[in-house]
Amino acid sequence: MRDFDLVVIGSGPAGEWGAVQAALAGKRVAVVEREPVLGGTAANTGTLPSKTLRETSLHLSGLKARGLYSVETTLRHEATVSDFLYRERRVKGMERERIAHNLEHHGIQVFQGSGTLLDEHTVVVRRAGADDVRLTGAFILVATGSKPYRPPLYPFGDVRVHDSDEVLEIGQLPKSLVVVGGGVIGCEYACMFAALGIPVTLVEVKAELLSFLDDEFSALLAQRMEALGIRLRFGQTVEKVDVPAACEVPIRLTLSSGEEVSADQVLVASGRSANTDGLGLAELGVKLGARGQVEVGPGFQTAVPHIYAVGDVIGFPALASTSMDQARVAVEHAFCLGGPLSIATVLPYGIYTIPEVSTAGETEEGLRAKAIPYVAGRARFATNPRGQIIGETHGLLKLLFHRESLKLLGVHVLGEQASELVHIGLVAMLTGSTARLFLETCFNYPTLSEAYKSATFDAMDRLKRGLV
Ligand SMILES: Cc1cc2nc3c(=O)[nH]c(=O)nc-3n(C[C@H](O)[C@H](O)[C@H](O)COP(=O)(O)OP(=O)(O)OC[C@H]3O[C@@H](n4cnc5c(N)ncnc54)[C@H](O)[C@@H]3O)c2cc1C
Ligand SMILES: NC(=O)c1ccc[n+]([C@@H]2O[C@H](COP(=O)([O-])OP(=O)(O)OC[C@H]3O[C@@H](n4cnc5c(N)ncnc54)[C@H](O)[C@@H]3O)[C@@H](O)[C@H]2O)c1
Repeated sequence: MRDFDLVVIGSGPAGEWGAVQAALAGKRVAVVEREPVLGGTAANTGTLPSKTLRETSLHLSGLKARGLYSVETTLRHEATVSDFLYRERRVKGMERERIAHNLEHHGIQVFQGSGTLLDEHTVVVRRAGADDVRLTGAFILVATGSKPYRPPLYPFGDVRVHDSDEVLEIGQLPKSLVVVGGGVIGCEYACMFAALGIPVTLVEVKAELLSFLDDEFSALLAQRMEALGIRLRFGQTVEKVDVPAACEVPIRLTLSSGEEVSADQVLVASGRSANTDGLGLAELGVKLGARGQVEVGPGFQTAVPHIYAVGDVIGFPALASTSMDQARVAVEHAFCLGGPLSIATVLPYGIYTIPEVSTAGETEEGLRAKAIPYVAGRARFATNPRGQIIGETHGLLKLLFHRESLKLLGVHVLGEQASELVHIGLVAMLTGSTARLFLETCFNYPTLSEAYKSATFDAMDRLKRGLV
């Protein structure tokens, strides 16, 4: 008999929830984690730290109060790096404890060390200063996550040049910052630092931010980021970086347009690579993509049938939310537990910029490309009573309905609570609901959620007037 029914490599959201799902089904489970702390990118270097820093920067900057009380647009007080990082460290610590408790509660054995597959059923755990441990499992779940991609142009050893992991270890808040990459990480950090009053320039090679967003929302976000003071440079890359040894001399970056930008510090956020180096997967016949991502088939099974892979290590969409769900499905598939064998057909995206943006389902551009007839309805937070009370004047909710069946096809939100509000539309889409749901639902008043009803009225009005 093998030591375990399931050996999980990695303790991020994918590893944790895959392990728990299997343990709940009565399986014997081990988790191997190479770091001395549990929780992966989500708990330690990515999701939770960055979301906590966002709240900290909003708090320290007094940004939320500015519109409401006509407060001057200056910081409440000069933020120090320890002000900035204080809550982030607390939240991180609490999340690590929660995960340790969750695994222990479900009787899951944790092995600290770096896992490598020796054969299809054996993982060797290598530990600094201790003997290797060999674990055998009927199934292996690879949940080793990803790391920041480091373009060779940048001298990452320098204290003023960061990737998104190192930015959590900064010794001093930047006096000015260049962010390379207008993806989710670049946009979120650019907003946080700009909210603290730090001059930020963001360089993005594409012609827009976050190209997966509905165009209207990508443009609206760019407008709001500019209003926050961020200088956006689209369609450009950095061609040359000069980082003087003396920290008081600014870093000089030459853009592809020839423009020269100087900054105190640089944050590079131009994508991520899968953590598959040294795992031994390719040797066993598991296929890997260009940035090391594991190729999987239905049920997240690799080319080796009892090896599964989930989360960032398989690439897009690479979110904490989707990683956990993929793990649930992989465990269902491996042990034939009788549950669904694929994750939900519509997934939400929450982007914690300032303001937040969230989206689920189709964009207008996507519907046009597929020649699906639709009608859009909009509700602006400026005319929503709750929006007025909280001073949220730039928020927007847009709903996209099928023009004939009136089924909800897409929901897009920008503004306060966007990543929460999107769930109403998400559930409506997953249950195949139509405009009637929002017309006939009694919403609390005054709430931002009530914007669903206003946006639906707007769509119905546009239909009636033939404005589609
Ligand atoms: C700055 C930032 C902000 C983010 N914000 C959000 C957000 O707001 N919402 C959201 O949904 N997602 C967000 N994400 C993405 C999210 O963090 C990841 O999608 C998620 O952490 C992936 O989970 P995972 O379990 O696949 O991998 P990870 O969380 O990366 O965990 C993998 C674990 O495997 C371990 N490991 C690797 N190799 C080995 C080995 N050989 N042996 C043993 N252990 C190993 C690692 O040490 C790590 O602990 C963000 C990411 C970043 C970087
Ligand atoms: N709120 C969230 O859900 C959240 C937050 C942060 C990160 N994440 C996840 O983390 C992952 C990585 O995020 P990311 O932002 O690093 O990668 P990304 O791939 O999402 O974005 C990278 C951006 O950098 C640009 N770029 C690439 N090379 C460039 C260059 N040389 N010069 C200028 N621009 C360049 C790309 O065009 C792209 O827009 C994503 O998968 C994302 O889903 C999610």
